[in-house]
Amino acid sequence: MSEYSIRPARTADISGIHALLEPLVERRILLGKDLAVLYGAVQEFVVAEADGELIGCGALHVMWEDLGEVRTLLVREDHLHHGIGRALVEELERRAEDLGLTRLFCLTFETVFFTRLGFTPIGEHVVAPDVYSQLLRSGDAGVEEFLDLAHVKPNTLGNTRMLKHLN
Ligand SMILES: CC(=O)SCCNC(=O)CCNC(=O)[C@H](O)C(C)(C)COP(=O)(O)OP(=O)(O)OC[C@H]1O[C@@H](n2cnc3c(N)ncnc32)[C@H](O)[C@@H]1OP(=O)(O)O
Repeated sequence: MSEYSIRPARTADISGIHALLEPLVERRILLGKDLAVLYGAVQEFVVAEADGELIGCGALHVMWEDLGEVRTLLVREDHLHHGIGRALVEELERRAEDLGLTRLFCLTFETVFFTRLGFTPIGEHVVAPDVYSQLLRSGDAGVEEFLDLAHVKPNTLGNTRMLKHLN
């Protein structure tokens, strides 16, 4: 496999991220994101690049003072199982630690992958009731999935809620 690098996303990467995301959205593995939402979240993203092509991406979304979410993580099919997913998550963890976060959430079908990275399955309540009620106002689809609201449950069927405590 050719060398790859992990770097912060730039606006010119967004249409490529959108294209990588599309087949996974169709298979209901990842949540669909409009281009306008992706451009607005560009600073959340890191990308993996090889030979000038995008081969993966992942994002860190801050939810609360101590809590963030790994989201929109994917590696292009022809580059799977070469450690790129791990490298993307490790970079997002570094960002999380720099921001002062101590807990990282994810909602995923890829439980083996996330378990190897130190995430463990969790129950429903990982924030205090007052934080829960304030998060209800976020208007963010991913946060609504985190809160397990009834209207997003069809999107999250079969996914596992996982959490990692950062050092
Ligand atoms: C929070 C979210 O965004 S959830 C959505 C997660 N993304 C998806 O489901 C999209 C589809 N899946 C993917 O794009 C990829 O499978 C990813 C991103 C989950 C993993 O990417 P990869 O680059 O293949 O992972 P990577 O090669 O870094 O694997 C890391 C480790 O997990 C292991 N692993 C990866 N996938 C699997 C698997 N399906 N079964 C068992 N072990 C696995 C690897 O052997 C490796 O172990 P090691 O580091 O101890 O050697």
